[in-house]
Amino acid sequence: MASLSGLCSSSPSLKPKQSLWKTTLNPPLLKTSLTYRTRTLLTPTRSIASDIPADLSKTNDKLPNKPKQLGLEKDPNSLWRRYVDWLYQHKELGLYLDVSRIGFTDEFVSEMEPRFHKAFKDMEELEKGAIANPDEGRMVGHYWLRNSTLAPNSFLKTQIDKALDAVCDFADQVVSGKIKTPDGGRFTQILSVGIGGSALGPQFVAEALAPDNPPLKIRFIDNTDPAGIDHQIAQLGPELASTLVIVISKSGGTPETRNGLLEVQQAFREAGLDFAKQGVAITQENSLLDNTARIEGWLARFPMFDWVGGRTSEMSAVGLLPAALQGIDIREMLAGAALMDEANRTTVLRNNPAALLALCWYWASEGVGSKDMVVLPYKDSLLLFSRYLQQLVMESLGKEFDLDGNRVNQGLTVYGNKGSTDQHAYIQQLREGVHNFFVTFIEVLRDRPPGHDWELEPGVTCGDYLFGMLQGTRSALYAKDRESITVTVQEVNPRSVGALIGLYERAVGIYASLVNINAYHQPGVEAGKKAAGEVLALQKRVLAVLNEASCKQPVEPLTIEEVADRCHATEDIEMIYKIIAHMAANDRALIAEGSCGSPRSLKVFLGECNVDELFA
Ligand SMILES: O=P(O)(O)OC[C@H]1O[C@](O)(CO)[C@@H](O)[C@@H]1O
Repeated sequence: MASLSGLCSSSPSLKPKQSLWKTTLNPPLLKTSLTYRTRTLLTPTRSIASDIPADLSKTNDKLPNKPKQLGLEKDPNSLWRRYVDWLYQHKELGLYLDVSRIGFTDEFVSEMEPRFHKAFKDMEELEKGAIANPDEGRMVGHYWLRNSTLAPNSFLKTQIDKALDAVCDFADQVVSGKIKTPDGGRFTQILSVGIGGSALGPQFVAEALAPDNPPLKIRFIDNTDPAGIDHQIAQLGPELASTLVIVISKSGGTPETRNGLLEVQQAFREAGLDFAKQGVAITQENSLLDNTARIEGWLARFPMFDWVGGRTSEMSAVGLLPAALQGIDIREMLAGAALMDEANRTTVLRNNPAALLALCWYWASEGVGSKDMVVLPYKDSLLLFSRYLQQLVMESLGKEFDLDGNRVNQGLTVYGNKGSTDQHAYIQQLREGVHNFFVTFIEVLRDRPPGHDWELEPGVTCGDYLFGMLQGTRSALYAKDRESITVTVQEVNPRSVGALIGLYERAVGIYASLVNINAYHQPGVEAGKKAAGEVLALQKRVLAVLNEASCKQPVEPLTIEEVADRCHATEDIEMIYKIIAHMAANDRALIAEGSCGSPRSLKVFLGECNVDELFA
C-alpha cells in the first residue's frame, strides 16, 4: 500500500461549528427613423398594427421583427438629424440618452407601440401594488422605496419610512461613535456577508461612491470560497475588533451567506471577540437569519421586505445601510432614483428613457436575446456597473417560459468591464469579429473634481483622452455596423447613481412586459441549489462508507466502484469520484493506491476512523 502524506481526518477544525442558523439549516443547502442605404429595407417584412391581436399577452409567438439589416446609415447629416431627433435629456438629473446608433426604423417603433401601451399599463399596475410576480404571488414594490407615498397602503408606507429612518439613525450613531465597539472604540470597518442581490448593489455603490477616506471601509464576503473568506478576514487583521459585520440575506437561508457567517463567527471566537456585539442582520422578519440574530442578541436588525426582490434591493436597507456607513448621501441616491422613476412614468415613448432602452434592446436583440449587451462605462468608479446589471438583467429576463406557459428561453446576455481598459482586451473582436452584441457606453462628462485638472500635452488633459477613446470606439464600431447606446451623466454622484439604478430597473420591467415574461422570479437558480444539496447529501453517504471501511482492522481501502456500490449509488459513480478527489485534495481522504488521473486505479480510505459515526 502506497502511503501518502496529508492524512484525511475528522479533525476538530473540520467539525461543523455550533450556530442556531447551522442547526436549523441541516442538511446544508435546500433553499425608428434611421434610413437605410437601401430604401426598400424600410418596409417591414410584415404588416403593422393589423398583425397584433388585441390581447397582447397571447402574441409571444408573433413578436414584431426588425427587417433584415444590410447596413446602418452612414451619412453624417442624416445621422446628426437622427441624433438630435431622438436625444433624450433629463434636465434635473443632467442625464442624456442617445439611441441614435441603434438602427430601429419608424415603422418598427409604430409596430411596437401597442406593446409599449401594455408595458406602461403593466408598470402602472405594478406600482399600484398588483401581484406582478404571479408565480410567487408577490407584489413588486422597489419603486415605493424611493417614494413611499406610492405604496399601496399606509401600513407599507410606514414600514418603508421607519426602515429608512432606522438605517439613517443607526448609521449616524455608528459614524459619530455613539454606537461603540465592545472595547469602547469606533467601528472602522464593515464586513458585508451576502451574495447576489444581497451583495452586487452594495459592491457597485461602494466602488462608485465611497469617498477616499470613508468613516468605515467596506469589504465583502460574497461566496462560500474558504480561501476568499480567509483573505478578507486576514486583511482585517486586528481591526476585526472594530468591524461591523452586516449579514444580508432576504430569505435568510442562502447557504453561501450562512457559511460566510459561520466562518466569520469562528474567526471572532478565535480572536476572543463576541460576535453578537458587532453583528447586524438585514433580512425578512422571522427568517432563519432574523431568528438567529434575535436569539443571539445581535447589535441590530433591519428588515427586508417580501415585496422587494434581491436584485432590486439596492434602495432598501440592503444597499442603504452599507452606503450610509461609508458616508454616502443615501437620500440623494433615493432622490436620483425617484426623479428617474417619475420620468419613466410617461407613456410618450421618446420621453421615457427606460422605454427607449427597452426599445433598443428589443430591436438590437430581436426581442429574443439574439445579441449580447456589452456595458462599457468610461469611468473607473463605475467598474462594477456591468456586474450589477448582469444580475438585474439576466436573472430577470433569462426565463424558460413566458407568462402563458410557452417555452420561449428568453434572455439578454450582459457583460462588460470599463473603458478605455477594455479597448486593450476584447474591443478588437467587437469591431472585427463575430457580430453578436450591441454596446451601451456610459459616459461621465466631469473628468475629475474641479481645480485638479491640467494639460498633459498642449490643449489636452488625461480626461480628454478618456473622452476621445469613448467617442473613437463608438464611431469605429458604428462604421462596422455595430450598434450602440450612450448614457451620459454629468458626474458620478449619489444622485446619478440612484438615477442609473432606477433607469435600468424600469427598463428591465418594461422589456419583460414587451416579451411577456415574469421578471421577478428566478426558478432556474433553484435547480443548481437543489443539485448542490444532493451532492452534499451524497458526500455524507460516501463519508459514512469510507468511515466504516477505515474503522476495520486492518483498514480496508476501497475502489471508487466499491464506494459507489456500498452507497447504493452506482449511477452516481462519476460524482462519487469527484467527491473523493476533492476530499483527497483537501487531506480529508487518503489515496492508498493509484492516482486521481486514473479513476479506476484508485483505492481510498479515511485517515481516521470515527467510531461514533459508525453507531450514529
Ligand atoms: O438575499 P438572499 O435570499 O440570500 O438571496 C441571494 C440571491 O440569491 C438568489 O435568490 C439567487 O439564488 C438571488 O435572486 C438573490 O439576490
